[in-house]
Amino acid sequence: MQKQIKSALISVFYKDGLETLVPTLHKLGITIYSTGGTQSFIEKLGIPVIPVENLTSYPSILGGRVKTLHPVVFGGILGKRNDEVHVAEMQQYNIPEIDLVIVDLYPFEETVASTSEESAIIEKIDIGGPSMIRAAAKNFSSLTVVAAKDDYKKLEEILDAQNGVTTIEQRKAFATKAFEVVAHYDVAIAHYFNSEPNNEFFVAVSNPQPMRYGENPHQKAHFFGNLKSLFNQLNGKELSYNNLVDVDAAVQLIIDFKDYSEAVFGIIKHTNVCGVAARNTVIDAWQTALAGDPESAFGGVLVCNKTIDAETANAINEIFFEVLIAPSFSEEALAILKSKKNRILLEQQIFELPKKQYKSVLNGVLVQDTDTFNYQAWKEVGAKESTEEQKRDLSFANIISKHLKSNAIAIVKEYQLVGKGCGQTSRVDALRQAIEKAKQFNFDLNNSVLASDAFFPFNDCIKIAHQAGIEAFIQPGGSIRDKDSIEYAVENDLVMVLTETRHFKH
Ligand SMILES: NC(=O)c1ncn([C@@H]2O[C@H](COP(=O)(O)O)[C@@H](O)[C@H]2O)c1NC=O
Repeated sequence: MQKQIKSALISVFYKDGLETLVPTLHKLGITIYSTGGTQSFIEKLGIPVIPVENLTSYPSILGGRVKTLHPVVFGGILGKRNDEVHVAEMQQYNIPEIDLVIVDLYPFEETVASTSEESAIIEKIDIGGPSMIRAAAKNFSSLTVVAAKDDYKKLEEILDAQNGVTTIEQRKAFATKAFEVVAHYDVAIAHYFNSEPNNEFFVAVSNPQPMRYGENPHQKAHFFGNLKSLFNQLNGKELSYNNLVDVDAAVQLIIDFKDYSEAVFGIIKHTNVCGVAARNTVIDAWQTALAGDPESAFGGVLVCNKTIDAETANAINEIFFEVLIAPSFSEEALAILKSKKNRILLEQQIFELPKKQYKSVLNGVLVQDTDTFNYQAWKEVGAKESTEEQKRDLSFANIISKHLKSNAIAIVKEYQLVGKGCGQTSRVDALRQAIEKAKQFNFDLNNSVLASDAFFPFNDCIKIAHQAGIEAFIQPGGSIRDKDSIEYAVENDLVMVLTETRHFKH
């Protein structure tokens, strides 16, 4: 729905930017209403402007605390243009339609930063401005709202290009921004009144759930989120902070295997994968994943992409674990697993990861796109092309390396994680750890494959791995010394795949 702008109400704290915007409005024949200071500024530009007092029949009172807060102003903003009753009432009370609202709020945050005088800060809590912004944004089907100076240019371009007309999509986009502006403004005010560190976060996100404690018993903790939409909890105690962190890692892992027709079982400890296997049956996948590192699995978080059956439930029942996540459980399996009342059983209902990931650092929050894909290239640069079996294991290992803390190395043989090194400060150490792990459980590394979450800076890793029996490698590449590792692979009849996709996890 297109709307021709015929009238505008402008009330801005900082006047700069109006010198180009207001002439554009005037050129388009738009009637301009304005509050005191803004009105003087516009008059100085030589452009006709009607004082808002002419609409309200009141002067600005109480030191400016009340100037636009009046039914004629809010009626002109909120009245529905396509509602007969609204239109009739607007006529009855002489309320003019306002088609455009431009507001720049009192600079609350700037004032807090520049003074500690409470009365000065309180005066900079804008009341009329946010009210007009909210009202205009609510009625975006009829009018346009500009709630930030950095949007003047955008408005000017639209009005110029469309001869004073705005589309519903454009008005909705301005309204979206307007609600964000007032939300941010109110969060800043709430934070000022309760200056606990990170209080902004608490007021900005709804429904904080207190947890028993954080990573350790002496740390208080909250969870902001809605688990009910992700899981159906079938058994067990309330999820702890550490449980949630590991459940997150487990779900991220299993979602990466969503294209696998085989049963995949993963075992997570402290966010790292310590066992994972793909097999034709769920019981086989479980037993093979566990065999990869039976020692670390104790107290872990387990995840599977298939229904848990009774046979698997009986096998799992033999070990101590914290959480088991699966898309479904057979009735018999559930009865077996519920034998321990604290054991957490989650029926998974989330099969796509959220698009963004958040992490707190210092006094801020980092936001990044979720690492949703596994590799963007598959370049065979070794002595020979990988066989079908190697391709299968290489891509399996590549996914696992993505779910280990950097520096990470995953060694896989026949769809089973047989050795992993993670969280190491050097890649060689991660590799040594992975080989040691494999030896600890007597895996023969001949014909195994290796994935590295980031490039090999030197050819030392490939040499050590080759000596241990590993014959195929997958890594992103991108080191200035890539050729050293590639040359070694070529000279020693090894397979090497470059993915051009790094998977750091810090
Ligand atoms: N109280 C009111 O009715 C009211 N209406 C608009 N304002 C604010 O007054 C400022 C503009 O005032 P002036 O045009 O007088 O400089 C804007 O920042 C606007 O957000 C108000 N001020 C505070 O709430």
